[in-house]
Amino acid sequence: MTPPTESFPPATVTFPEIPEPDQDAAGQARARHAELTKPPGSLGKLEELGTWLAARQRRCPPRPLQRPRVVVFAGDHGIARGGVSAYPAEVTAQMVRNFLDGGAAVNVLSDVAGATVRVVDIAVAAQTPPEVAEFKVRESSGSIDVEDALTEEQTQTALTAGRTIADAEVDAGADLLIVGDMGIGNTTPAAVLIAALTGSEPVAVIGRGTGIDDNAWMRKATAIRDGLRRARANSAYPVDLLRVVGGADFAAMAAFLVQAAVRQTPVLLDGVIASAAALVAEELAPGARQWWLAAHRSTEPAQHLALDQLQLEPLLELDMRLGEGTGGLAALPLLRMAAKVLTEMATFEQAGVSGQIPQPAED
Ligand SMILES: O=C(O)c1ccc[n+]([C@@H]2O[C@H](COP(=O)([O-])O)[C@@H](O)[C@H]2O)c1
Ligand SMILES: Cc1cc2nc[nH]c2cc1C
Repeated sequence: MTPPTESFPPATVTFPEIPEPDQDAAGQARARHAELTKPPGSLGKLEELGTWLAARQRRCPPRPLQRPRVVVFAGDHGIARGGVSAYPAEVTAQMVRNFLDGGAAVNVLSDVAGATVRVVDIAVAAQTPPEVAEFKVRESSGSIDVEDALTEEQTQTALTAGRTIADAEVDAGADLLIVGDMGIGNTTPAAVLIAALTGSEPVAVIGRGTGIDDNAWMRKATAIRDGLRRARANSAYPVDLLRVVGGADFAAMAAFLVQAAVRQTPVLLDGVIASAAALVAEELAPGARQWWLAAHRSTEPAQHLALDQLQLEPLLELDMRLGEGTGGLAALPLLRMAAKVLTEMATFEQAGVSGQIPQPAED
């Protein structure tokens, strides 16, 4: 086993300060909700969502979402060769082809939810079409139980890729971003990153991923234990954690998430992989989490730990565990509804509907 190479002083990437969402716009949204033709609070979390969006858009009512965009970060992981997944590693590249051909779940759900999809090969083992390979860092990240996932240079390249992709999407008009992933074996590094950052034990973070049997579960538990051992020497520095036990896709996703926050663009997080990247991203740029929503509760236990630490409550619980950004897409219609409530519902005054009966003052 190659010991983790500690970089000292630690490699640092710096991000600008994260802007605060607009509390005035949030206050206006709350006041407007109180005037709309419904008992106060009766739309429950939809009201909170509308207020959340108004604060991120810095306006009330919020604009309808015009260009929600899913970015699927595809990457292979050496650990997949150790039998920790129910599927062979070739599926990553095969699914990239399927995304491009429009046949994957992310394509179907994005069509219904009104989003477009971009696929980026960050570290797929096989060759992919040139239109998705612009940001390829390497062919597969290293096997994190025995070696570093990346070199320092590759880590920086992947971080820069994530930042550049977020900038390009926002510059092209994206007003909501959804982080998706594709990578056979990637629930193993996700679990290790989350365990390292939440101080959890392997047994608390291991999940069934693509649907592994008990033998694969044993191998995955060993891989997570070994990865975590290597991580613990590095967990003080989030960039080193990405390098030692993450991978190019996780580094790119983390930087993408930070840069989305820097660019004041709201994000819907998908499942355990996006949540692991988010946990690292919040370490890189504290406060970035204010720009993210947890779309759904995945069946992976590690995701619950990550979301708890990020203080993000998932919007949906649909027993989904696919990745690709599909959980984010399932939640997108809720965000659209929440915005439209604030723009289109009539007030009590406009509709001529009587408000609450004033209660007699108690003495
Ligand atoms: O999003 C999730 O929470 C999620 C949970 C389990 C599996 N996945 C997807 O399944 C693949 C990883 O699973 P595994 O078993 O190969 O580690 C990867 O392509 C993920 O997108 C995704
Ligand atoms: C077929 C398949 C599709 C996926 N999409 C995201 N992860 C996946 C894993 C598999 C195995």
